[in-house]
Amino acid sequence: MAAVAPTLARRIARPGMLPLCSRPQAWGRAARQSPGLPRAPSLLLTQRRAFSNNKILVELDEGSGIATMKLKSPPVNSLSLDFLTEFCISLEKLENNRGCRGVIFTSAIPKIFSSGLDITEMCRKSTEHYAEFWRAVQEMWLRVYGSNMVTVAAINGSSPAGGCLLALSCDYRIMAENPKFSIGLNEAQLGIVAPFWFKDTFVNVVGHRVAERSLQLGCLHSAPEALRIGLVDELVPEEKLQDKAAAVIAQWLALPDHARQLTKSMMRKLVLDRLVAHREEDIQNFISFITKESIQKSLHMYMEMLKKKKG
Ligand SMILES: CC/C=C\C/C=C\CCCC/C=C/C(=O)SCCNC(=O)CCNC(=O)[C@H](O)C(C)(C)COP(=O)(O)OP(=O)(O)OC[C@H]1O[C@@H](n2cnc3c(N)ncnc32)[C@H](O)[C@@H]1OP(=O)(O)O
Repeated sequence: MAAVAPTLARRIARPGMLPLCSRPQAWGRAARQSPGLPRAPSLLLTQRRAFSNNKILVELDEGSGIATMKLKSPPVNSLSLDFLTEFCISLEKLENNRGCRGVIFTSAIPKIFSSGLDITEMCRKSTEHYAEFWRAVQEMWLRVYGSNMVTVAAINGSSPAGGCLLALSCDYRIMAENPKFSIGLNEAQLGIVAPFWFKDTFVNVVGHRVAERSLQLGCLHSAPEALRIGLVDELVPEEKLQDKAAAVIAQWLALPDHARQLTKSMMRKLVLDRLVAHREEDIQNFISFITKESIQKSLHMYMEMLKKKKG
């Protein structure tokens, strides 16, 4: 982890300090640059700027204003505390860059978009650690779901639980049309429960009935099924995924920013405000839940099952 990251991890975690997400985001923030005419990003002769940390590669095409955040944390892009901290730092840099108007989230790891929350962060750790970890999970969601930028998930691999949440938090989801790739909020299969803001985000995408059934059964949906239930917006061949994502963002950016941003804020505000108002309570709920012996046993058995499947 880069030297700066532990400090930022503490900054996200320390209850006395302003969390990163206390800055106004999709609600109450000035509009970004005027969009001008829609332009195909690939036709532009523009400069690309790249920066990276240990776990995320970021490339910004300054002509189109579209950035790509590539998740690169082998073996499976699990969302550890370090990963989440670096993710939020990278996203904040883009949010603060007025030239950046859209972000594509994708993976640099073949066949895996993200394996979700890092289960080891939830096993036999201290209360302080659980609080820090859960605050970082909240921060990721608040930042992505509340972003003023156009966000597209280019899902080039499997994406269970927290990985699915990241995709669900975007404005649009495009998945590689490989039936072996799956996506869903499978928490129930681990013997744990998706918190209310995971559930709300899911309901807002697929509707109540589909979400209820899928959550109760802890379903992981194959790519074609994910399209059928509206969990993803379209499937494309894997080699076309990045171009398609850039084309979709360009289309969304053709609209006046203020109108799109205010509409996004109107659609998402209730759900965002609910977590912002109950953030500390949500952390305490997480701690009470995760420290139960029965839950620790379930997680342990699940990790053992993953290992057995391998060997
Ligand atoms: C009332 C309620 C109140 C409050 C709420 C309270 C609490 C709970 C909320 C918690 C919400 C949780 C959200 C989550 O995201 S939980 C994580 C769910 N993720 C999964 O189920 C995915 C598990 N992994 C897989 O299915 C496969 O690994 C995957 C991603 C399909 C890749 O398969 P493959 O390529 O074959 O790779 P391996 O399985 O061999 O894995 C390689 C290596 O990685 C380890 N690993 C995989 N996933 C995770 C993970 N999520 N966290 C940590 N480690 C992971 C795996 O064990 C292997 O390790 P090894 O050491 O054996 O190499």
